[in-house]
Amino acid sequence: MNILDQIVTDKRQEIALKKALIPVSQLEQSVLFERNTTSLSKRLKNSHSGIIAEHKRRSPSKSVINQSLNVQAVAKGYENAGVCGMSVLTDGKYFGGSLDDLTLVRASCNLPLLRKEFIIDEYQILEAKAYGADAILLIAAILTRDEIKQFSEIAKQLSLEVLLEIHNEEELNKSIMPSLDMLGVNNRNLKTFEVNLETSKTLSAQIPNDFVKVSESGISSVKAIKTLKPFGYKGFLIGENFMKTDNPGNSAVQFIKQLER
Ligand SMILES: O=C(O)c1ccccc1NCC(=O)[C@H](O)[C@H](O)COP(=O)(O)O
Repeated sequence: MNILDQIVTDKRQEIALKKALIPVSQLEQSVLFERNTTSLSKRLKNSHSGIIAEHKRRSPSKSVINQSLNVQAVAKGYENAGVCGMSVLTDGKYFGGSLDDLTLVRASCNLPLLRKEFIIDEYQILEAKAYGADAILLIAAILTRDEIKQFSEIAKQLSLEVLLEIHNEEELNKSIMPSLDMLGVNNRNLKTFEVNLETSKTLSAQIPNDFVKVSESGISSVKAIKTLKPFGYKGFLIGENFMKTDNPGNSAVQFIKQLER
C-alpha cells in the first residue's frame, strides 16, 4: 500500500470518530465559523516572493523535522518575515500536527491560512472553517472528479479558497474546474519520496492561466524559485527548508532578502 492509501485508510477511521464526538452543529457554532476569510490567491498574485511557509513537525519522508518549536512563535516569525500565507499541517499521525495548531496560529497572526490536510469528507471542510482556515488543500490523487467538484463548491460556499494539488497530467486533466482557485504541482513523488522540480516545469504549460500556479515541496533555495517563476508560478510552498532550523521565521527573512536582491 502506498503512503497516500495508508493515510487515507487511517483518515477514514479518524473522521468517523470525530463525527461521533463533535457534530457538525457544534462546528458551525464556532466563533471562527462566521469570520471573513482572507484570499491567499490574491496575495500570491500581488506578491514578489510568493512564499507560503509551512508548519511541519515531521513527515513520512523525513521523519522528525522539528518538534521543539512553539507553533505561535513560528507563525509570528513567518508573518514578520513577510510571507504571503502559512500552511498548517493538521494531520496528527504522520505529520505531528493538529487542529489546535490551526486555531493557535489563527489567534497569533493575520496571514491567510491553508489547512494542509488529506481531505476526503465534507466534514473536514467544515472543520477547516471552524478552526480558522482561509483555504483548503484538495489532493487530486485521492479524490474523484465528482468529489473535487463537490468539495470545492462546499469550500466556496464557506468562503474558503481551494488549492488543488496534482502530481501528473492525468490528475490535472481530471481536476480542472472553475471552483478551484490555485493549482499546486507537488514535486514530491509520493511513491519514492524523491523531489524533482522538473515536475513543476513540465506541467506548467498545461495549467490554464485562470489558476494561480503554486509549486510545492522540495524547494530549498532561492535559485529554485528564480528558475520556476518564468514557468508562471506565483506561489511556492516551503516546509522543511524553514522548519529544520531553530528559527523558521528568521530563515524566511534571510530567504526573502536573497530573493529580492
Ligand atoms: O512531506 C512528505 O513526506 C509527504 C509525504 C506524503 C504526503 C505528503 C507529504 N508532504 C506534504 C506536503 O505537501 C509538503 O509538506 C509541502 O509541500 C512542503 O514540502 P517541503 O518543503 O518539501 O517540506
